[in-house]
Amino acid sequence: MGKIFCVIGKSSSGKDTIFKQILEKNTVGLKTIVPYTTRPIRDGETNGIEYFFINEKELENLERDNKIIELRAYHTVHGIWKYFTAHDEQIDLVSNNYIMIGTLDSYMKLKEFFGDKKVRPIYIELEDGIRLTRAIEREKLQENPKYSEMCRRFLADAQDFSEENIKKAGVVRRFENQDLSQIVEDIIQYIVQEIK
Ligand SMILES: Nc1ncnc2c1ncn2[C@@H]1O[C@H](COP(=O)(O)OP(=O)(O)OP(=O)(O)O)[C@@H](O)[C@H]1O
Repeated sequence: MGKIFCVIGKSSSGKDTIFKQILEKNTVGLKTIVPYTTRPIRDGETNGIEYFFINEKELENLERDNKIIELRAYHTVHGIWKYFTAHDEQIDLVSNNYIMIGTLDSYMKLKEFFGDKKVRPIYIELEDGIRLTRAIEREKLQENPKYSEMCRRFLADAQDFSEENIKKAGVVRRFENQDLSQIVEDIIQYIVQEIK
């Protein structure tokens, strides 16, 4: 039976970067569960790769069909952005192992939906100063940098990922994102052990 590996961590901790590298080196045949969002697409993103980018009307249709496993709504400076995982035809735990990017909350909802044994966290950690510097550098590269939203997320993360919440979610192992090739190697080793 397959497992779902859920990559979680604060904003700019390196989730997207690590996720892409793991998939590039994909020696264990992991599949992806592409999440959905109603936020606007960013420069460099592709629909169906980082997210399925959909509108409110399409989300309503999925809700009506009871397809939503978990949904988060963020009150941003640009309005409400929703991020969610849908129980669509992507997911087949009889045949496959999956890797996806999530939050502590979505990780817990996945566990509720599929059962504790089928869902594993991959928690990415990084010292706040380095993380904020990386966030600023990333934002600068955008055509219209959204620094206030970046700051809002940085502050919100401090609460969302409090030690209490991390413990409540049952996250024990942490992966430090200083050196990219090292963290990717450590995570792949962990996944190989978990799916043995
Ligand atoms: N090990 C690393 N060394 C140097 N830079 C890194 C490293 N990992 C990631 N970065 C850079 O840090 C920035 C944030 O990384 P990334 O976008 O992957 O974070 P994220 O956790 O997915 O963020 P968000 O949740 O906000 O989307 C990116 O510009 C990325 O290139």
